[in-house]
Amino acid sequence: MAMCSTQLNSQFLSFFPAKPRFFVSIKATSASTPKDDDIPASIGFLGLGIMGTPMAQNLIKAGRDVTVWNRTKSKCEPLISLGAKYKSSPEEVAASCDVTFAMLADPESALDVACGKYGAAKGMSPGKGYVDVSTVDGETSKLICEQIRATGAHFLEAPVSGSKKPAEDGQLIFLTAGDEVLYEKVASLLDIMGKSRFYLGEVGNGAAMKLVVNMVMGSMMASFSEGLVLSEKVGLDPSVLVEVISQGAISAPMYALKGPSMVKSSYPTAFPLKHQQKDLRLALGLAESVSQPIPIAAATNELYKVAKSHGLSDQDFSAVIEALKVKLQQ
Ligand SMILES: NC(=O)C1=CN([C@@H]2O[C@H](COP(=O)(O)OP(=O)(O)OC[C@H]3O[C@@H](n4cnc5c(N)ncnc54)[C@H](OP(=O)(O)O)[C@@H]3O)[C@@H](O)[C@H]2O)C=CC1
Ligand SMILES: O=CC(=O)O
Repeated sequence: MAMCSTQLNSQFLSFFPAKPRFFVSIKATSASTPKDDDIPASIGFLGLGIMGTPMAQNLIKAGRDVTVWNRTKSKCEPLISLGAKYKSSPEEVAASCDVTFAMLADPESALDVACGKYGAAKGMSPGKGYVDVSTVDGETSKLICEQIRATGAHFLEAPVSGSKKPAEDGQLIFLTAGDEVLYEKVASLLDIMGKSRFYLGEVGNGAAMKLVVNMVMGSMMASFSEGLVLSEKVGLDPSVLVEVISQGAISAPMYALKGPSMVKSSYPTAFPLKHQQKDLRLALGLAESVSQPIPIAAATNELYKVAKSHGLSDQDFSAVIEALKVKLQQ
């Protein structure tokens, strides 16, 4: 039903009209877009890596008042050139902004930037909001939420589906959960950075949705990689396999996008392999928490670990194919 409604391109979809538990909004909604007065005037952005940089850039280009911080300060320079302000700690950013976004590498860095010594929580107070768009596990998200809410501020987890190019194009998919009042308040900002946003209820649900999606993505990429190396080993042209797959029922934008460069053993980084392995590891933890077997994801995780051990952590996650080539040579 949800998909049908989305395909009908409703402006605002509520699956449980009487008592909404989760809903999806497509860009440029009217029903959930706050009045101008409610839109945060000043926005903080912590974490300017592959994703954070274009996301913050889009906010600046849309005319928003943005203050940035990044552990490696040099990555702030291009944004400062575009008009961003700079503060020297997450605490100072949070103290000077109405709403602060964070796009960090993993649970450890997300926790440290939010709750560490000069962390964002120290700068939070009633009326402010913290939106964590990093991919972390639900437990980490709940810990951050507790610390933020303890200051009287609101918290929203909002991991994103979509990679470097969707981030540049403002086409991300936000998987949000937490304080609905904050979700409403930042809706227009999410719409600058993304093409759709899901509100999924309690903190942990956004993280869980993101981990499930990336578990599927990691396995799809591993399976595709096996297909490419096997086709070549039996004398087929892997480029033709990419074309055959693109025309059939298992076609996927990801295969069409990554396939041609994988055939050339080229892996320009959009989604670092180390982050895909982190997401598989976290998905395994999620499955463990409810005693759900996910054997394909478990095997896939091992393959990404092999790829990491071969120095491919910072390559694109499609470089996982190299782990299969290494095995074949042994
Ligand atoms: N790339 C992608 O396609 C997508 C990524 N994601 C998720 O988004 C998040 C960010 O990804 P991405 O931008 O690609 O990652 P990057 O590795 O490019 O950037 C990571 C960011 O985290 C910061 N960071 C890392 N460790 C610490 C620390 N200990 N303390 C403070 N800051 C730290 C880095 O700072 P510094 O510059 O100093 O290293 C950098 O700003 C990850 O959770 C990832 O899984 C989600 C969707 C797509
Ligand atoms: O997390 C990665 C993505 O492409 O989404």
